[in-house]
Amino acid sequence: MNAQNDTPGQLLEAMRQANPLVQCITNYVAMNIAANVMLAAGASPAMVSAVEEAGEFAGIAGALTVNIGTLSASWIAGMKAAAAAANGAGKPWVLDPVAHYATGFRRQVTAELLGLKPTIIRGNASEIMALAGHSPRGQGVDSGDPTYAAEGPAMALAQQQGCIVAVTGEVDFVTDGRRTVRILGGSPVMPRITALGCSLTCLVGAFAAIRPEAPMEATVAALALFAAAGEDAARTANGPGSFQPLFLDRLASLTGAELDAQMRISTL
Ligand SMILES: Nc1ncnc2c1ncn2[C@@H]1O[C@H](COP(=O)(O)OP(=O)(O)O)[C@@H](O)[C@H]1O
Ligand SMILES: Cc1ncsc1CCOP(=O)(O)O
Ligand SMILES: [Mg+2]
Repeated sequence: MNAQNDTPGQLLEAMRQANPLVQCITNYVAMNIAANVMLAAGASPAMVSAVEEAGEFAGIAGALTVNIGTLSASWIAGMKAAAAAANGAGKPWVLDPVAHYATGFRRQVTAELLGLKPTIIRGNASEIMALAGHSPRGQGVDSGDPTYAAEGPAMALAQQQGCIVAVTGEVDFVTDGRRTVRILGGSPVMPRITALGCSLTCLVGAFAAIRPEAPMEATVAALALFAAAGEDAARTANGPGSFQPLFLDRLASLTGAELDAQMRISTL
């Protein structure tokens, strides 16, 4: 099968079939919801971050995701060991640079992680703009910029890093520096639930694990699944609280055919 020709729905079915093991080094806020998102969608998450085992585990897992949300000194060595081991084993790895522009500590660690050449970077618009050298209007972990403002910076960052860049928000945008895709869907309630972006980063890892040769298509499939499940869950949710279980249920119940029929993706 040619991964470039697979639809997001076909990739969803293939991901569920493979049930890929994904090493998720994510923050304390995200760990529980991210693991539940992964299990609901059909992947197998493992939150393994200690330096004593992170590199070894990256050799076992199909993909690695690294998120700097609740960064402290003890996390950094594990992140670097895992990223280096993933590179050495030819496994894709995804960077989520949460609030990287907020402090000098985060900026420094993010620069070091970028040096380890992530396969995919996924962030909100403010995070991607700041990574590309633009001034963000976000605060802390929350974006204050629209996706369209981050499209040019995302393309420049993808070219500079030689990787896939995904910007999420009201509209999602994915680029390899040359090709670009926009994904519509989701719900305005999604940024009002903590760590959904972090969870999406882990899910990008699940799709990348089954299509390491096609990380752009893998990223689009993960974002399309979130967009469709989020849109559906929001239809009956009464707010952020009731949205969460409905969203997990829809991540689990959406079929590949339903995803392909519902998704709104435009290739520019
Ligand atoms: N206003 C919005 N309308 C629809 N979907 C949204 C909106 N804001 C965020 N999302 C969705 O929420 C998910 C998390 O993205 P985002 O909030 O940008 O990440 P982060 O939590 O890292 O800031 C993505 O699937 C994104 O498409
Ligand atoms: C609230 C918070 N604080 C540190 S990490 C984190 C979670 C951020 O999650 P997301 O980037 O998905 O909004
Ligand atoms: Mg985030």
